Parts: sequence; structure tokens; C-alpha cells
Amino acid sequence: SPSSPPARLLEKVIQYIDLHQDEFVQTLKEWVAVESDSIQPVPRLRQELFRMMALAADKLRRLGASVDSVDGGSQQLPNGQTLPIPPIILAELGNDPKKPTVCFYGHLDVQPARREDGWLTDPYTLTEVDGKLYGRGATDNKGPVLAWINAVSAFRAMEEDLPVNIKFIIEGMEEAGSVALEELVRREKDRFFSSVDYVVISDNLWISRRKPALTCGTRGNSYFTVEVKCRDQDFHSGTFGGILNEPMADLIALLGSLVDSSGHILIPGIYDHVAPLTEEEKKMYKAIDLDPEEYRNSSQVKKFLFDTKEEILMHLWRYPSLSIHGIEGAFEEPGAKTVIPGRVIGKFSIRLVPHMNMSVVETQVKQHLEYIFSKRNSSNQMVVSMALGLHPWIANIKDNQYLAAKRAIKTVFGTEPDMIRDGSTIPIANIFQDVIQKSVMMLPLGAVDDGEHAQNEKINRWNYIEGSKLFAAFFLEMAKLH
Ligand SMILES: NCCCC(=O)N[C@@H](Cc1c[nH]cn1)C(=O)O
Ligand SMILES: [Zn+2]
Ligand SMILES: [Zn+2]
Repeated sequence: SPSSPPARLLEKVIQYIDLHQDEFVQTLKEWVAVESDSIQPVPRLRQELFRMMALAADKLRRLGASVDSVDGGSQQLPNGQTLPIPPIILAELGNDPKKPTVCFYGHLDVQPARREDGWLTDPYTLTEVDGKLYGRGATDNKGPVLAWINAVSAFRAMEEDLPVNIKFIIEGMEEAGSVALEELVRREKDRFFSSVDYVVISDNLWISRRKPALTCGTRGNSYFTVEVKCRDQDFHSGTFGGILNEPMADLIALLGSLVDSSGHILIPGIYDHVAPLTEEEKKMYKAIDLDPEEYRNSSQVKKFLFDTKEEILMHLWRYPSLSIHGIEGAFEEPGAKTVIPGRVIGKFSIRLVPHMNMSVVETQVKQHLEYIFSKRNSSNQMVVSMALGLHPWIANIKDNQYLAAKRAIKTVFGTEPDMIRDGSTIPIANIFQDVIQKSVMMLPLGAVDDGEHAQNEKINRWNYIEGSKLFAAFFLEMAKLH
């Protein structure tokens, strides 16, 4: 049919991927075996990250790509130490001006994982149980990066012309805040990115176990610290308890004033600019494949704040949420130490949605906390700062690549995708959209229960292999639309 890719070629590619699936799983096993943890700033793990990036560069070179491993410079740690940042890979395969150029972004660093955290298998030994490939990084994000490479390698192995020009930008510091990435994207705007037409990111999950999805938006995040200080040293509560405004009591009152037990944010004006709910949007939530009971059970939560599918999705995707993350300086070890912390820093963040304004939110938060603090008549000092401001991301789903991806999903999975948003933030999406001004699409491969960042992270063999086919079908559909 005019809307499906050249059927015979796709059939051949699909057959190739099926036949070589054990090799693809073996490569994922080799990549998962590298402890490329970017969070713990220790030299041994940095070496592992460098090894990971070298493995990937080598794989891409063997595919025939020209690869530039761009020096990432160094990272200054709060303790004054510096650590090298692993190189960012810029690679390209094909530069036919008649074809569209699709750039894939991915990351090969992972969250920390230790067997004793509750993993049932060694996190760095990819282990298959009932079709599930368990291992740190299996779904976030080594599996999807390899799925894209598998798709390219299928065309190469069969000596078939690639339907699109391919570029890669692969980093090793995403979990640590994509250190050095934005600067590189800005620097390469008129070089590496000048010929890029589309950017594809596959770094989030479906909302279902079996039904594929296309992501058309993510929430942003404004991350705050609130410091309450009496003095730099701690106190003995026997010697000072009763005669001080205790910083911890002030901080608990401040944090306790932010959100009520129904999840409603208590900061005046915070909902003022949230986009009104439309009828069309309501229909979109209805169409999503999510069983709220199954979701709740598999999350091992007794009760969510909301019962219906529509309410749950809206509160994850289209309303802001406020989360309290932690308190620096609090006494959090086991035991019964009678300390009064002298200086504490509370941390919380607000997930932002269209059309909230970052600087308005910052002012609203600061004014609210100042008001609550002033009512306490405390002699302590309070300082509120917005440590991080990440905007929500909205896709242009009218772009050709969304159409191509929908068609490819239909061909490979035999179904229309769930059109979803994501409650988390993928900051690089806005950077690509704003800096290089190219169309960005999020095309996830992993199932809802893959457990990114958690113990027993996995990707299903089915998702990994069908995902490789999906990317191949997507290349063909993109070529047809060009
Ligand atoms: N499924 C992909 C999630 C990626 C992720 O975890 N992003 C972080 C980014 C962030 C936001 N605020 C600070 N960092 C997230 O928490 O959403
Ligand atoms: Zn990720
Ligand atoms: Zn992650």
C-alpha cells in the first residue's frame, strides 16, 4: 500500500533481525557488563565510562560510520577534586543530500546498582529469565541505543542501501545531568547538526506492558533548596534544647506548608497558568491502554491519590506535582543521637507543565516560603534558591517523523500507538529543539514495568528485538515521506 514501506526489503530486514537476535542479545550483555555508573564520582567508575564509550565508538566504526569522540573536559566536584568527563560520540553514516538525516540521541551511562540493594541477579551480568533481560542499563539506555545500531547493522549486513542518512550523538553523563552536552550541541549547531533534519530520543517507557507508544510531551522541573541556619555547628539538645529556634523545626514547618495530603500544591497562584483541559485531550486519556489497578498493584502501592485511569494520567502528565526529596544536614543515621542540627537544607521540586512560567513559579515559591517563615518569628536565617529550572517539552506531532513512526509501529506491532506524555523530564529534548531548532521525537521501546533506575531493571527480549525492527521500519517510512 502507498503508506507502508517497501514490503520486501522490510521483510528481509525483519528476517535478518530475527535470525541474529541472539547476537544482538550477546552485544547487550557485553555492554551491560561495563559498570558505566556516572553518578558515583570515583576514578574506577570513570574508567569504566571511558571503556564504555570506546566500545560504542568501536562498534560504530565497524558499522562503517565515521566517528568523532569529542573530549568532554573535566568535572569539578564539590570537594575540589576533578574527574575527566567521558567523550561524547558524534558519528555519521551516509550523507546523501537526497535523503533525510535522522540523528539518534542516547546515553550509555547508568544509575548505580549493587546486588545487595535487592537485585535478584548480578546487575552487571545480563540474565534472561522468562524472556526478560535483567541488568543495569538494559532499558535505560543501552538496549534502545543498541536497537538503533541493530537496525542499521541489518541494512549494512545485507548490503542494502540505508534509506536515511544516520547520525548519532551518544553521551556518558546523562544520569549526572548531561555535563558538557549542551555546550557541545551549541558548538556543533552549524557543523554536525547543520545537516540533521530530525532527532530521535528513545529514553523513556511505554505506559503499557504490550502496547507501543509515542511520546508527545514531558513535564519540566524546578528544583528548590531551602536552607535554614542557626549556626554552622550542631548543638547538644540537653544543653540548648528549649532555648533555641531549632532549624529543623523551622524547615519541617516550611516543607509541611507546600502540599496537602491530597497532593494539591498549597503555593498561592501555582495553578494559575496551567493549560485548561480540553475535550480533545480528555479523549486522548480515554484511549490510553492502562489498567489503573494493575498499575497500582505492580507498583506495590496500597492506594494512589486517584482511582481512575484519566485522573492518574492527568496528574502524571498535565498537572504540576510537588515532591519533597530530602534534607541535607539532618540526622538520618540509625541510633538515638541527641543532636540539634545547626544548619539544614531541604530539597523539593515542582514538575512543571504547559503553560507554567518558570520565573513566576520561582517568585511564587520564594514569596510563599518567606510568608510561612515570617509567621514563625524565628531568629534563624532562611535562604531559598532555585537550583535547577527545566522547561516542559511539547512535541510537534504533525511532523513527518511522528507520522513515519506511527506507520512503522502499525507495521511491526500491528496496532496504533498510545500517544503518551511522560511525567519526568528529558532536558536534552528542549536543548535540541531550542538550540538546533530541529524536530524532536521520543520513540520509546521499553515496557512500563522495566524499572528504570530501580533494582531488577530489565528489557524484554521481545521489546528489544521488535524495537530493532521498529527502528528499521521507521527508516524506510522516513525515506518514503521525504
Ligand atoms: N524516563 C527518562 C527519565 C529521565 C530522568 O530521570 N530525568 C530526570 C531529569 C531531572 C529533572 N530534574 C532533575 N533532573 C528527572 O528526574 O525527570
Ligand atoms: Zn535514560
Ligand atoms: Zn536514567
